[in-house]
Amino acid sequence: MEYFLIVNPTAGSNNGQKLWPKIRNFLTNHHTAFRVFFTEYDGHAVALTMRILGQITETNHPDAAIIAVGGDGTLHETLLGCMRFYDENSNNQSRVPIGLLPIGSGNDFARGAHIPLRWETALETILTSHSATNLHIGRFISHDSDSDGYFLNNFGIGLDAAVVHLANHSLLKRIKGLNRLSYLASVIQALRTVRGFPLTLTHQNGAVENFPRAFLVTTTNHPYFGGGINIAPNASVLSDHLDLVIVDKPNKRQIFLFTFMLILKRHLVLNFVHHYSETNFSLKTTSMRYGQIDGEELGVKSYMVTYQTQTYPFLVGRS
Ligand SMILES: Nc1ncnc2c1ncn2[C@@H]1O[C@H](COP(=O)(O)OP(=O)(O)OP(=O)(O)O)[C@@H](O)[C@H]1O
Repeated sequence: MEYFLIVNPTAGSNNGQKLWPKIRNFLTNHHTAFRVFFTEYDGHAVALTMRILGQITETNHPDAAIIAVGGDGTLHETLLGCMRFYDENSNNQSRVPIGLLPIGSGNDFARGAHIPLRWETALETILTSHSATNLHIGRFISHDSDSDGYFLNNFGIGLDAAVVHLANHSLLKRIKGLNRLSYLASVIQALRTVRGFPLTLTHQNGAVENFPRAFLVTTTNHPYFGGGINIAPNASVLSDHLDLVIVDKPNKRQIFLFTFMLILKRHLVLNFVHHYSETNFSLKTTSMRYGQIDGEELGVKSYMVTYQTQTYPFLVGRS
């Protein structure tokens, strides 16, 4: 097996840059064949992945894998590169599997897919994986913007997306070591400023449900969002279902109750929390709201989106 590593030097507050010499030594000590590519800008991993897959296909490489070395953003771009490559070159070739060394700040996909959070253990798991496992990933079709795409973690509208926006633009985030504090400050600010909005859900069976004061709307592929918050405890990357959690605009008492129940992983029983698990469904908003996909901002807009899942092979150490 030859491993094509895509390393984001900036992931996890420059963890990529700091850890690369150790990762390289680990690979060399294990007599592993590898090539390394460093990302140089936002979005670079998409182009690198497509170039790598082009080389692998051209040379008829018999046994190759792409390893994303970074956080959820790097993995998302790597997956996007794979999807675009195979969309453009659909000749029934077997797809090159993806592995992940989770060295980012949040690493929610690693948590959700039971990939070890220690990079050494994650790398050992990859090197000893004899076959890839097809994991489900989220697919969306945006009818509002005539576009489509994928998500490994979640697609959020409302509170979580406002938090992503505020955290990304927070001055605290620029100060090393204050990432967590910046996130907490953004949550508090978003709780105070985000308003409820009308949302229409069309279920997989065609039934329509209206939520006049939706507040947090998260479509998720596995349990975690926001760096380890267990928002949908039963969601699984092994299932072809996506979980949808809708929280109505809560009052102060309900915010405390929700937080307390979230810690206990019992929040889904609350009467202002709605939970669904379906193979496909659609969401529509009429007002402009923040959106986020795997932690990347979508800006402020209205949404008319259909959700479903698709599979991709990953090296996660089980078959
Ligand atoms: N050389 C680079 N300079 C600046 N940004 C980069 C570079 N290479 C990649 N990026 C961008 O860095 C962003 C963050 O990367 P990533 O999500 O992997 O790490 P993270 O944010 O620390 O982890 P997580 O998403 O798990 O919290 C990505 O959007 C990616 O496009």
